Amino acid sequence: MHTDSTFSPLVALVGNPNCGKTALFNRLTGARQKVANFAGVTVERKIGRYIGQTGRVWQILDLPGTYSINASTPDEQITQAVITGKHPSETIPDALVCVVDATNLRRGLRIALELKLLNLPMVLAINMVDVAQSRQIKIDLDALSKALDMPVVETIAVRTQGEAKLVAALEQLPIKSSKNPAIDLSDTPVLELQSQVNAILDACVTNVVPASPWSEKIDRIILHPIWGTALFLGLMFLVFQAVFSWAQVPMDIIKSTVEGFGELVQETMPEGVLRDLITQGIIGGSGAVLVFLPQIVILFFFILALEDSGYLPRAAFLLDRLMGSVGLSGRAFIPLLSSFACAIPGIMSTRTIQNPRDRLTTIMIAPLMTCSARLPVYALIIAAFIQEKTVLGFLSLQGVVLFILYLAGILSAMAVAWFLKPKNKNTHALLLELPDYRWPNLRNLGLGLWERIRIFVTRVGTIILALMILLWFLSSFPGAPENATHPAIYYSIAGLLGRALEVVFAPIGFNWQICIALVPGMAAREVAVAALGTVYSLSQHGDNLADTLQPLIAQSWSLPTALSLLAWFVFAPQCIATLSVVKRETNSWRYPLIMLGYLFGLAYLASFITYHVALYFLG
Ligand SMILES: Nc1nc2c(ncn2[C@@H]2O[C@H](COP(=O)(O)OP(=O)(O)OP(=O)(O)O)[C@@H](O)[C@H]2O)c(=O)[nH]1
Ligand SMILES: [Mg+2]
Repeated sequence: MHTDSTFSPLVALVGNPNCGKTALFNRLTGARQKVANFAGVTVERKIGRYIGQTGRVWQILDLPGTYSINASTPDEQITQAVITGKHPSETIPDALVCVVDATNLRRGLRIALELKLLNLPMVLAINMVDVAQSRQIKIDLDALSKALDMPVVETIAVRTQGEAKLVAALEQLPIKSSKNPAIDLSDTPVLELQSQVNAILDACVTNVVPASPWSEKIDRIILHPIWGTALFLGLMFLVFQAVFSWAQVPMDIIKSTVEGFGELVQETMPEGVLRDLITQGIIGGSGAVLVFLPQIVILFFFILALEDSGYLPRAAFLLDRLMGSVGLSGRAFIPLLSSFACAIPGIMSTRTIQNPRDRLTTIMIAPLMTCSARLPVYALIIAAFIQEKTVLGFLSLQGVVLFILYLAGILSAMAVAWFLKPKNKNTHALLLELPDYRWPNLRNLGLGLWERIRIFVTRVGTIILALMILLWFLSSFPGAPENATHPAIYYSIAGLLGRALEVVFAPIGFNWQICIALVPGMAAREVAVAALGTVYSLSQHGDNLADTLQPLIAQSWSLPTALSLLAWFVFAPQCIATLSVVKRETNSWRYPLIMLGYLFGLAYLASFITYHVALYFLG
C-alpha cells in the first residue's frame, strides 16, 4: 500500500454501458453528471475528487461505457485511450474499478477479464445488487473474487451509502506508483475469454434470470408496430398538451410578479435613465424570458422521466425502419431525441455512432430538432396569436400548433437526411441494448430538473441580462430628434441597424423591431424573446410601459408575420454554442459553416413561403 498521503491516486471507473458508472461516480464525488437508463449516456471523460477517511484525496474518472477494450465507436475510443495511457491529457490510471451490472454478469465479466490484461490494481464493483436480489440472483462473492483474483464488492449506486464497500476496498488496494507506462493492446487474446466467463458464471452465480417477465409483456405492446407507434405518438402529444395546460398557473404567477416588480420600480424610482434601464432593459427583457421557466420545467420533466424509464432505446427500435428509410442509423435516435432538450448534448452523443458518415448526417440535422430554447419563442408567439380554445373536444389548439412546429422540425430533418443519404446505402440491423424498465428515480429527476432551472435562471441572470443592458443602450441613444413621429428607439443605433436589416427581411414579413431582436438572438434563441421584450417596451408610448410582451406583439404584428417568424425559428441556426460544438466534434470549420448556410437558407425560404401563403389566404 502507498504510504505517502499526499499521493492522490487516479482511479478509473470502467465497464459496460448503462451499468451505473456515472451513478457511482456521482455518489463518490458529489458530482451531478447525467445518469439515465440507456447505453451511451456518458460520452466524455469526467474527473472528480473523493476524500477518503484517511484524508487521502482520490481522483475518480468517469468514462463512457464500453463493450470491449477494443473500441469501435468514438466514445469507446476515449475509454480505451484513457485506460491504456494514450489519452493526451493524462497518464495511465493507478487503479481501475470495473463496474458490472449484477443482472448482466455474462457481459460484465467479459470486460472484467479483458481489463485484467492491463495488469493494473483493480476492484470489481457489482452494481445494481438491489435489482439482482429482487430477481433472486445469487452471487458467491468469495468464489468470484478467487476466480478473478481481485477484490469483489457489491454496490447500489442509487442508494445512500451504496458505495461504502467499494470505498473500503479501494483503501485496501496495493497501489504502487502513478507512473505506469502506456500499454499496447494490439495482441491481446480477447476472443478466448467467453469460455472463461461461462466457467466462472457456472461456479459463482445461481439463477441467472435474463429479464423480468413483466418487462417482456410490456415490450410486446411497446415494440408492436401499430400499438407501439400509436403509444409513441400519444406520448409525444401528451407532452405538448402538458407544456401549455399545466404551465398556465405558474406562468401567470411569474408574469404578475415580474409586472408587479416593474410597476413598483416605475412608481418608486425617480424618473431618469436608470429607471428606464431597469424597467425597459432589465425587467422588460429578462422578465420576458423568465416567464417561460414553467414550460421548460414541464418539458424536461417528461424528457428526464422517459430517459430514466428505459423507454428511449425501445422508441429507437420502433422507429428504426422509418429512420432507415431516410438513411439514418437507428443509433441516431437518442442523439436526435436529446437534441429536443438542446442540440449540444445531442451532437455530443453522436459519438456512440460507429459509422462516420452516419454520425455526420446526424450532427447536421440535430439543430432541426426543436431545442428547449425555441420553446419561449414558440410559446410567446402562439399565446399571442393562437386562440386558447379546445378542438375536437379535448385538444388545446395552442398545444396542437406547438406539436405541428415540432413536427415541422422533425420532417425537415428527415428530408435533409434523405438528401444526404449516400446512393445504394446498405442498411445494417440495429444493435441496441434494451435496458430493464425502471421507475424514474425521484431524486435523479428532482436533481435533473433543478439543474435545468439553475441553467435557465443563470442564463437569464448573466448572458441575457448583459445583452439586454447592451441592447437597451444601443436602443436608447442617440435620443429622438425634436418633433419625432416615432418612438425614440426608431432613431437609435439599434433602430438604424434594424431598419437596414428590414430591407432584407421585409419580403418575409419582419418589421424593424423583429430585425433588431434577431441580432442578439444569434447568441441563442431565447435571447430573441428577451430582445423583443426590451425593444417593445422601448417602443411604447405613454403609460403602457408595464404591459408584458405578449399583448404588445399581438397588437403590432399581423398573423402572417407571426407565422413567418415561427417558420424562421424552426430552421434558423441561431445558436453560436451549437456551431462551436459542431466545429469541435467534426474538427473542422467546414461543417459548421455548411450548417449555418443551409439552415439560414431554409429558414428564409420557409418564412417566405409561409408569409406569402398566409398573406394570400388571410389577407
Ligand atoms: N436500481 C438500481 N439502479 C441503478 C443502480 N445504479 C445505477 N442505476 C440506474 O441505472 C441507469 C444507468 O446508470 P448510469 O450511471 O447512467 O450508467 P453508466 O454506466 O454511467 O452508463 P453509460 O454512461 O451509458 O455508460 C440509471 O437509470 C441509474 O439510475 C443501482 O445500483 N440500482
Ligand atoms: Mg455514464
